[in-house]
Amino acid sequence: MRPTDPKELKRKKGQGGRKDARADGRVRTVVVAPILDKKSGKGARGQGLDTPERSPQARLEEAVGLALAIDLDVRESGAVPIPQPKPATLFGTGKVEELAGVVRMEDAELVIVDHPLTPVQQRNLETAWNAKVLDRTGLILEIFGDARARGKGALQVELAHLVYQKSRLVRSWTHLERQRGGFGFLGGPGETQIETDRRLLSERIVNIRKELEQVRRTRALHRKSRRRVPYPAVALVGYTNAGKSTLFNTLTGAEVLAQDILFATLDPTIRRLALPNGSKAVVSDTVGFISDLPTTLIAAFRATLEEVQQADLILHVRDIADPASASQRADVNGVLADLGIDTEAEPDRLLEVWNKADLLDPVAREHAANEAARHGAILVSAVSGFGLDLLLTEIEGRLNRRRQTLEIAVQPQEGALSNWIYENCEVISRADLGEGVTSLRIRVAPEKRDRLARVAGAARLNSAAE
Ligand SMILES: Nc1nc2c(ncn2[C@@H]2O[C@H](COP(=O)(O)OP(=O)(O)OP(=O)(O)O)[C@@H](O)[C@H]2O)c(=O)[nH]1
Repeated sequence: MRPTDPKELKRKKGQGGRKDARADGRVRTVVVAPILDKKSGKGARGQGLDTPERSPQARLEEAVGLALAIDLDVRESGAVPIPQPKPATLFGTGKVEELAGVVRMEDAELVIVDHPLTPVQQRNLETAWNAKVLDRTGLILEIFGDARARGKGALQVELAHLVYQKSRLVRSWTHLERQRGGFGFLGGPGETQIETDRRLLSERIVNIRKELEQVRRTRALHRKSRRRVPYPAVALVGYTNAGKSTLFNTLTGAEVLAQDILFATLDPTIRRLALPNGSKAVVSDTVGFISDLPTTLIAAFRATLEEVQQADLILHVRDIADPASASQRADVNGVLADLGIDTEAEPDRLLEVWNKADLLDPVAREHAANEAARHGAILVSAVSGFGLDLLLTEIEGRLNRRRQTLEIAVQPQEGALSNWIYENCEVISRADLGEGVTSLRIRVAPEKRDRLARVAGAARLNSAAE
């Protein structure tokens, strides 16, 4: 799906249609990746992430890939060097005019500038190009908006979107708003509406913040109760478009946490996962990561990402068929580091899942399988099902590696002990030994084992085979 060569892409997109034809209803778009001269002191890097430098070409490809991911019709794309950023328009006057020509020629409705723009710059460029302009943050919000429609972090996305929109309500709206409705960049108020809209936005922002606080509290409560039902937690993370949701759905089927209706409704991205040898886990899907994720957006997604911080096992889903897979990996690890998760220090807690194996040719797939084995990763295809058995076995193995299987005989008068065990350990099986005595085979985490030894007496705990 992602282009490897924007020129190639441009050719493909350009084929077979007149410029003014918009039969498929997709938005004609030009993508510009400004390359700032680092000596100017304002590099093109975003805030918040310590990621390795990408080449201008790679940056452009990524921006085009993101535009395609939200189904824009990318007509033209290019990297544009900027020796000296201009406060009013970012680009110099000559460049602004040159790009206006490109926009006109392609009859583009939207220009994506893969760089942060001030509201003033955005407005001036919109006037100069007579097209809608979306900057890096705006583009990321559209991607998240897309994820939002699929139930990921809905409130957080809306909040981030509104805050961004509010800061940009000064612009002169082009004819496009009047033609199209909707939540995204092509939806918005008319000029006379600005004051009303600003007030409505502020109200909605306040309300969402309240709702989010409530969701957060509920999540925290549910995490607590989930910990009492002692299923280990698995979190899926990965670059946007890596295939997290597809894998999530394939792995879990439609198995929603039924006994947890409220939570399941509030957050459809947490489900139960049945593992091959009978153990169970809960698995959560998260919003995709993107390079140069502005720190404000990271903050907006904290509630979702808390699931990741609490997880016993983090599955890092990678699109192994994407040429940018390695730099995406570095970006994701950067976000994990921002969340305080040290991937080097806790190798057991992180498992890389190399997805989209079906897109590789047989030779590349064999090579990837060898590399995966060498790096302790699992090669899969969420679509074809390739490698999923192995993945589930590995998940179970990793989760159980830390946990010990024990047997304990519980006397009839030990109701409190029995309750504690059911609340804190996974009971694999039970056998009636007669006279009210029950033998429990349990799986217990190291931190719970010490407590159990104290409560029950260490001598009564017998190690058991899996
Ligand atoms: N060929 C192939 N396509 C896949 C595979 N897994 C996912 N996809 C496709 O990749 C695209 C992105 O998949 P998603 O599951 O939405 O990706 P995601 O990581 O959840 O994306 P975000 O929500 O943006 O973070 C979809 O078009 C999927 O159909 C796979 O194993 N093989």
